[in-house]
Amino acid sequence: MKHGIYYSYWEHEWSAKFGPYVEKVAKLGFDIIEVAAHHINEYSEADLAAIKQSAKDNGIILTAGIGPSKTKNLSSPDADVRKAGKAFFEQTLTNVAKLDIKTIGGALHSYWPVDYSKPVDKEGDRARGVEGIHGIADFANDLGINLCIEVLNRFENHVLNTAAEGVAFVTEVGKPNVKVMLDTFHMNIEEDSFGEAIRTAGPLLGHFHTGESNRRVPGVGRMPWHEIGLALREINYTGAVVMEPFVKTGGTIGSDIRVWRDLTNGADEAKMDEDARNALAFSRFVLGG
Ligand SMILES: O=C(CO)[C@@H](O)[C@H](O)[C@H](O)CO
Ligand SMILES: [Mn+2]
Repeated sequence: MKHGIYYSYWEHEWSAKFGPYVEKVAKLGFDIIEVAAHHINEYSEADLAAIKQSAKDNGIILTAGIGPSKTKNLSSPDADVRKAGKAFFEQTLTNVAKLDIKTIGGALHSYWPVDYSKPVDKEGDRARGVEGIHGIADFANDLGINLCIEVLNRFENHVLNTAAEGVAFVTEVGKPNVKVMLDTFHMNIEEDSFGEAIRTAGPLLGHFHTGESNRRVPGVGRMPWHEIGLALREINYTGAVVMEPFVKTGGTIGSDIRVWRDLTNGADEAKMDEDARNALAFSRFVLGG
């Protein structure tokens, strides 16, 4: 098991440059940095090459996260949007591969966060989502990338809210590089049992996000970490465990994640780093790796 952190912990915008964080997370002792793929198509070849080299020099693996915008939604009822989504993913995956990234996770099958001022067509969106993911899976596979479909809570997405729904979706897609992704923050809202949800995903679990129920770093709240760690060991999970803390107000990240109060307790960057380091030690101990 390898442990990582989403660099957006320190940032306010998904567009924030992630290059400088490679060395920072290495110094904190992480194995992985997760980067936002939303704006990767704006990086130059030279930028990507430099980040790849920096990852190599620092012994860091990169993974990618993405919440596709409404205009790139693979499950849209509008065929032009689905087409734009496919083109966007092909370009994004091509650039992601330049960083040797083997895992991209998020609401790849839909868009995020969902606009609930419009009527919801869960069945239709799900069917188009299966088709959309099926349509980009081989492209990703040729680049050596796994597509990890994130199960989200009801307030952020309607298509997949439970591990069982994630498994049914991924099974229907039926491609070896399309996997289920779970996140303890979302599970805490939707699942009857953390252990059971992880066992339900079993060998299909491709990526795992962690955070407390208020999205603070693992180890400071009331998440049942021992139960989660036992279940991950039971299914012999050897993939990435990426903590995804969101604690700062402001910017697009603050508003997309609905952070309306300072969850850092006024921490400066040094204290934020220390919190991350402590959360990593806690995660290695309780979850393994
Ligand atoms: O859990 C979430 C959102 O609540 C994320 O994984 C998100 O989809 C991604 O971070 C967007 O970049
Ligand atoms: Mn997540």
